[in-house]
Amino acid sequence: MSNTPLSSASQAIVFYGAGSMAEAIARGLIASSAAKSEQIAMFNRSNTERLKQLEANYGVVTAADAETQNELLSKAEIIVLAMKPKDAGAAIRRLTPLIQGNQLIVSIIAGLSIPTIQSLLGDKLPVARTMPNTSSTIGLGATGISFSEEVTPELRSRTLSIFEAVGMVSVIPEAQMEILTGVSGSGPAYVYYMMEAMIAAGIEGGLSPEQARELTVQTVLGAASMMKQTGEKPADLRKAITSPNGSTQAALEVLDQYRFTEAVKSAVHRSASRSQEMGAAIEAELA
Ligand SMILES: NC(=O)C1=CN([C@@H]2O[C@H](COP(=O)(O)OP(=O)(O)OC[C@H]3O[C@@H](n4cnc5c(N)ncnc54)[C@H](OP(=O)(O)O)[C@@H]3O)[C@@H](O)[C@H]2O)C=CC1
Ligand SMILES: O=C(O)[C@@H]1CCC=N1
Repeated sequence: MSNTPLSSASQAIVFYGAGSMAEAIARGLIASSAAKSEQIAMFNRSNTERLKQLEANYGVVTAADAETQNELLSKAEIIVLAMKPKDAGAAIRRLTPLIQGNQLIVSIIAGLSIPTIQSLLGDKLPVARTMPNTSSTIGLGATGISFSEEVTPELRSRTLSIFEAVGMVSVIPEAQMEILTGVSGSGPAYVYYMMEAMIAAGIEGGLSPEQARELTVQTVLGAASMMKQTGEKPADLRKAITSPNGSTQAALEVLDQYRFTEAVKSAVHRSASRSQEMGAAIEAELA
């Protein structure tokens, strides 16, 4: 692992958890020059091979031993909580004695609330609760952020610059974080699910797998770009495709028979309520 002397290179941003979201954000930070690789540190629980890979690919600092990890956490300016909700309780317990009182805690953990973080790590600690999505990997993420009142304007703009490096950001009240999770945190999965079905139907109808994939990708990319570039309502764009008594109308009637709108809306709301449940489980574990 990295031999960077910590006393001379206090890492500005420490990712506590080195999984796919931590990698996506770190990569975006480096690519956009929002942070230098030597200002970014990350570690995980046990996967040292992955740490070596992250170091080789991005030049970030990593740490495999507990002592160095603790030193990284206590010296960090910004600590990003980037483990799965089921692992958050144990990780936060370990972090509690390492908090110096002036670090910014940035959580990307679904459901974990600002009051829960503050009750464990310090009532007056600045906290940013965020919900990014996987499209951050290619700089097209959508991230919701809520700040605790202790976050200074300078720390706010630091946090914004982290997530703006990987896409667009929406600052929202914390009460809206669950529904944002349902819309944009989980959202890419619903789109992929629909794409899987479109590709399967295309193949059933005789397209090659490559053709079906390419046509589906271009269709979703084009539809999203049309909406973004024209600023038109999706309903109007849909109506422009739907010729009276044509094939699109026939297709949409089938979707209506399967209660498409109700299914998607219920899915978004279920993601939101599941996020709340995961937050409550972390809170119960730490109580
Ligand atoms: N994936 C997504 O679409 C999104 C995920 N999120 C949130 O991001 C968080 C991370 O998700 P994701 O990146 O997908 O998860 P991953 O499973 O890819 O990564 C989790 C990381 O956390 C590490 N970890 C777990 N426990 C500890 C611990 N005690 N100490 C140090 N490291 C630990 C794991 O290490 P090891 O491998 O060694 O166990 C691993 O590196 C989740 O809370 C999720 O809710 C938010 C938005 C979107
Ligand atoms: O499924 C999850 O719990 C996380 C949160 C949003 C996307 N992935």
